Amino acid sequence: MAMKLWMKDKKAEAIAVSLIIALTISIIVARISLGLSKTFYLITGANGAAILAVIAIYLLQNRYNSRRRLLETQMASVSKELRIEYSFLRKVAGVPTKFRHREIEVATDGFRCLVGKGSSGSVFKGILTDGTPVAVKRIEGAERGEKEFRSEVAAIASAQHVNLVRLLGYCCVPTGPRFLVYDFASNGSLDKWIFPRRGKEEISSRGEIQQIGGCLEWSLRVGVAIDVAKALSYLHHNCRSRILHLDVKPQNILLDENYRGLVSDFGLSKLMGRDESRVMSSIRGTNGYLAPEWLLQQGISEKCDVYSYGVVLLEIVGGVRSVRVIDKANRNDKSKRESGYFPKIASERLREGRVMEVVDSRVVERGGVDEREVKRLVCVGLWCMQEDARMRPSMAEVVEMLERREEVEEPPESPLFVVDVLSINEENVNPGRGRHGKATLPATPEDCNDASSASWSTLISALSGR
Ligand SMILES: Nc1ncnc2c1ncn2[C@@H]1O[C@H](COP(=O)(O)OP(=O)(O)OP(=O)(O)O)[C@@H](O)[C@H]1O
Repeated sequence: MAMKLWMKDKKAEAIAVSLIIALTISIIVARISLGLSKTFYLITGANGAAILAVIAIYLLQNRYNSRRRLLETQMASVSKELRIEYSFLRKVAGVPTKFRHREIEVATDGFRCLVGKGSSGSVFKGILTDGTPVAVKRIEGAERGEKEFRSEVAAIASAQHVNLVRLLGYCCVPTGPRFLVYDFASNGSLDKWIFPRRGKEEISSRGEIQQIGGCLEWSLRVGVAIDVAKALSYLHHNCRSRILHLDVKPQNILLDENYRGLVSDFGLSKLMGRDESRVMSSIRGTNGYLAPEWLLQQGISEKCDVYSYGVVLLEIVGGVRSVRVIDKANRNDKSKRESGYFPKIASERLREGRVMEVVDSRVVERGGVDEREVKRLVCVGLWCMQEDARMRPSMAEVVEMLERREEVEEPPESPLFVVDVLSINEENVNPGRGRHGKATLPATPEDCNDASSASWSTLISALSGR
């Protein structure tokens, strides 16, 4: 730009000089051909005025240009400073970068390597130009995609923790899908390491879903449980606004190259003011991990994450999924609904003094499982799953208990789980809402009015698996 201005200046200068020379020559020619006549004086006067005007315009233009040049140099140095500051901030505070679609395509080699699929889109492996391995999540579906995209960026931008997956950047294509770019967790998600594999993984047309997984050994399971507890404790207690994750499950816990747990997927997360005790939210999340108060639409709080964490903790210990599919015919059969519900079995074995029976048999075979540690984990899991949200510990307390800084008592015997969750003590769940204490939902949908019927069927269908 400065160069352009300089060129312009030179051109103007040449024009001005040529004009002055032409005018001077015309005065000389007039003097020779007209002598000291009246016409000569007229021409000389006019030319003299023109020369003065050219000089004045040239000087003014020059002054204007030099001021402009000064401003432009100042602006260039300010924008350079800003660029340096921005790139510094990005490194320090982890501000996500805005990628161009072309960069995403190059990084993923045209979306060649699919590593996973969720309900909102697909995840591909990629490598940035500086060699950083990344996971690129392509969010599909206009409205939901936009919502999920915003929640994710808002939550992650305000949270930085070693046990949270790092959002490196994003990319928005007008009227197209959105992309989120994360650090790549080389060992994939926890579900592949605690649950026995269920048949073949899906193969994509161009690449393959990586066949990562196996049976995670006991000490690493305990480590991951603590990592996740720390990440949730940070979200709940150490951020400016409380961040509720609201979709804690093994698929959303990733493992890095050292099998450290990283909480991911903030697509359903919600920010909650420090002065709020609960907020209303429509039921989303994943069946089997949803707290009863959320299923009954009585408002949610960070204790919903604590509940989901309890379910995950028991799954980590047992290598068994908590959610079961109950067919329609058996929906109202109490014994069928109760049988095989893993948290219920874990609770019974704990009380019978047979807690080691709860542990994943593949892990027990390898040895190195400490019974006291198993008991600690099962007790913490059951405390987190207490029906009454107020009975659940905070995630900060969970960390204390798991790291053995706080003693863990056996949780109170509770008939809850699956069926008994239908009978909620309203006073406990929503203090001050009624004097009667128990607001019991009807035993069957036939017995109930419209409002409770809705809650009943929501609950039953949610408890029965997707
Ligand atoms: N940063 C990452 N590094 C490595 N693998 C990842 C990463 N993020 C996601 N994945 C893989 O992609 C899978 C799909 O992730 P995604 O978050 O889209 O869906 P989900 O959590 O499984 O399901 P949903 O979105 O329905 O809750 C994960 O289960 C995991 O195996």
